[in-house]
Amino acid sequence: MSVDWKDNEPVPYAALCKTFETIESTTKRLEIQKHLTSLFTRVVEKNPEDFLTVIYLCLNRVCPEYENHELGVGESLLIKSIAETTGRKPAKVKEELSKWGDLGKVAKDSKTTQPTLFVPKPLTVKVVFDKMKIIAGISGHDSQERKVREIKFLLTACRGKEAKYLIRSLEGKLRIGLAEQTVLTSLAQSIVKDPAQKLSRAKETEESTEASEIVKSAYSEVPSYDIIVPILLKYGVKGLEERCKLKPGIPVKPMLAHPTKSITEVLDRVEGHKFTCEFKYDGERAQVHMLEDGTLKIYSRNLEDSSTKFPDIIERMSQIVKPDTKSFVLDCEVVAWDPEKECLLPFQILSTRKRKDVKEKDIKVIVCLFAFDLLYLNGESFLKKPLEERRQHLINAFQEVDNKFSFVRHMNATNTEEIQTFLDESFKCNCEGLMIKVLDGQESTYEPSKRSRNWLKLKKDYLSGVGDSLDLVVIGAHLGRGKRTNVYGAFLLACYNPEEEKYQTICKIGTGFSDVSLENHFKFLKEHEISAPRNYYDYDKGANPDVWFEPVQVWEVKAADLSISPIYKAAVGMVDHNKGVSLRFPRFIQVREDKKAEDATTCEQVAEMYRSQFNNSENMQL
Ligand SMILES: Nc1ncnc2c1ncn2[C@@H]1O[C@H](COP(=O)(O)OP(=O)(O)OP(=O)(O)O)[C@@H](O)[C@H]1O
Ligand SMILES: [Mg+2]
Ligand SMILES: [Mg+2]
Repeated sequence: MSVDWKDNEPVPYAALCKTFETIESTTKRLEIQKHLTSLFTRVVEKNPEDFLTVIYLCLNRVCPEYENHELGVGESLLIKSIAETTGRKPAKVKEELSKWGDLGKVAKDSKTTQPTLFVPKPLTVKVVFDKMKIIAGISGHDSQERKVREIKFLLTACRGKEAKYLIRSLEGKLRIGLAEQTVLTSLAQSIVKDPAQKLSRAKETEESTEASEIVKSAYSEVPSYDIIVPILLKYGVKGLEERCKLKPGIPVKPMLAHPTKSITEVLDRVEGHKFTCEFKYDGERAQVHMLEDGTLKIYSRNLEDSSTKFPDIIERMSQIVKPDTKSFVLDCEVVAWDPEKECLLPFQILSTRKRKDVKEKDIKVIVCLFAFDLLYLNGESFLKKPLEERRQHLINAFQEVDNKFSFVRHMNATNTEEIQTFLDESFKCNCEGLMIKVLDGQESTYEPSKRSRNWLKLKKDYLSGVGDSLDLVVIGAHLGRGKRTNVYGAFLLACYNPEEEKYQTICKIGTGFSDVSLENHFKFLKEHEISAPRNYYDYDKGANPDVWFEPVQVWEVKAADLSISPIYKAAVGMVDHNKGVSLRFPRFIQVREDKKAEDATTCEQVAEMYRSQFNNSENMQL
C-alpha cells in the first residue's frame, strides 16, 4: 500500500517514507526499481515541483555532490535531540542504540512516550528537505544548539516510521539498499512512462532502456540533478541529450584505470588496438577548468573544489594557455617537484601540503602539473572523440613551461621489450609505473566515472604480490598492549559492497605504523568511536574488535596475498559460498584523504584480485 495525495498538493514525507520502507523490505533489484519508479511517476504527475526534492531525499544529499555540503550530524547531537523530544534520558537512548545498532529504529520506537500539547502538521518532503539544508549549513557560534532545535522541530512532527528515516538521513546515510544507478533508472522511467499504455510492453521496455542510458550518460557528464531534472521535465529525454553536455565549471567524474600485473597481460588486453604508454605520475588527480569568462577551477578525484589548495597552479595557467584557447577541461596529475634538481618527488611530500586556503607566499611544496587528457575545448565536448585526437588538441592548445607544466611523457610502444624499457625509465624518474591506454576507435573515448579496461595501470608493486594496493575503511580497533598501551594496537578494516551498502570486514592490521602515526590514528579515531557496530557492518564474532568506529577514514594497504577466510566477510558469496576473503600480511601505507568510505575498494574488486592470483602465474622480470 502506498500513501497517496491530491494533485498539485505538496508531496507528503509519509509517501516517501512508505516507499523507503518497501524498498528496505526487499533485496530484489527489480522490485526496488518498480517501487521507486511508481513513486517518481506519481510525483511527476501530481506535483513535478517536488520532483527534485524527492530525488535528493532518496539520495540523501542536499546539493550536487561536487558542492560538498554533507549532512552527517554526529551521533551525540542526534541522541540529544531524540532524548529531548521524547523525554527520555540520553543514557537510555544510548543503551537502546547499542542494542539495535540503528539510531533510526531507536528514534521511531521512542516516539510515542511524549504527550504533545498540539499536533503539528504532517511533514512534507519540501519542509524536511529545506530543514536539512538549513542544518547542513549551520556552523559557528552555538551551532550545536541550533542544530538540535531544528532536528527537534522535525522529530516532533514525525509520524509512524518517519522518525526512522529522518534520523538515518541526518546521520548521513539511508541504508535502505537504494543505489544511485537505481535512482537514475527510475528517473528516466518516470519521464518516459506512458500513462495511457498505448505502447506495447516490448516497445515500452525498449524505450525505457534507451532513456535510462541517456539519463545515466548525461549524469556522468553533468553530475547535477539541479540541471538535469528541470531539463527532463521540460524537454523530455531527447531534449536532455541535446541540452545536457559537459561544460567547464561542473566537474566530470574521472575515468579510472584497471590494474594489471604484467606486460603480457597488458598486451593481451590491448590486442588488436593501437595503444599508447604514459608515465604514471605519483601525485594527485586534478581536473583543471577554465570557463568562458576566464574563471579557473581545480577539482580533485572526488570532485571536491580544490582551487584554494593550488593558488600557484591557478596563477601559472596564463602562461600555459595559448591565446586561442578560451575555455577547457583538462585532466592532469599534480606532482611534488624539486625545481633545483628538476625531478619528481614522491606523493608523501605532496601530502604534506595544506588542504585549503593556501597562500602563495607560504607554499613550501612546489608542484608541477602533468596533463594527460583534454575533455573540452572552446565550447566543444571531446568525451566521445578518440584519445589520439584529444591528445593532438591537448598539445595544440597548451604549451609546456619549465618546472610548471608538462604533457605526460608517452611512447606508442608495440612490443614487450619497448614497454619494459619505458617502464624501467618511468621508475628511474620516480614514477609509479605506466598507464597503458587504447589510442584510437570507439574504445578510446573518455569514459567518465568508469574503471575502464581501456586504461590499464602497471605499477611496480603489481609485479610481485597481490597486484594493486587496497583502499579500506577502518571500522574497529583493538586496544594496545605493552608498548602500545595508550593507543590502539591493531585495527579492523573493511571493503565496501555498494550493492548492499555494507562494509565487509577483510583483515586485522597492526603492521606498518610508526609510533607517531599510531598516536595520530588514536587522536582522530577516538572521536569517531561508536557504542555498537552499525547494522551495515558485515562481520563475524570471531573477529570482534574492542571498539567500533563510524566509517570515516580510508587507508591504503598492501598485502602479500588474499586467502579464503572463515571469519572475514569481504566478497562473501562471490568466491566461496559462505566464506569471505581476507588479506595476508597486510601493511599500512597511508591515509587516503582523497577517498570517502564509499570510494573504498569494492567487494567485486577484492574478488577479482583474489581470482587473478591464480591466472597470473608468469612473472615479469625487471
Ligand atoms: N598518465 C596518467 N594518466 C592517467 N592517470 C594518471 C596518469 N599518471 C598518473 N595518474 C593518476 O593515477 C591514478 C590511477 O591510479 P592509482 O592506482 O593511483 O589510483 P588510485 O588513486 O589509488 O585510485 P584507484 O585505486 O581507485 O584507481 C589516476 O587517478 C591519476 O590520478
Ligand atoms: Mg595515485
Ligand atoms: Mg590505488
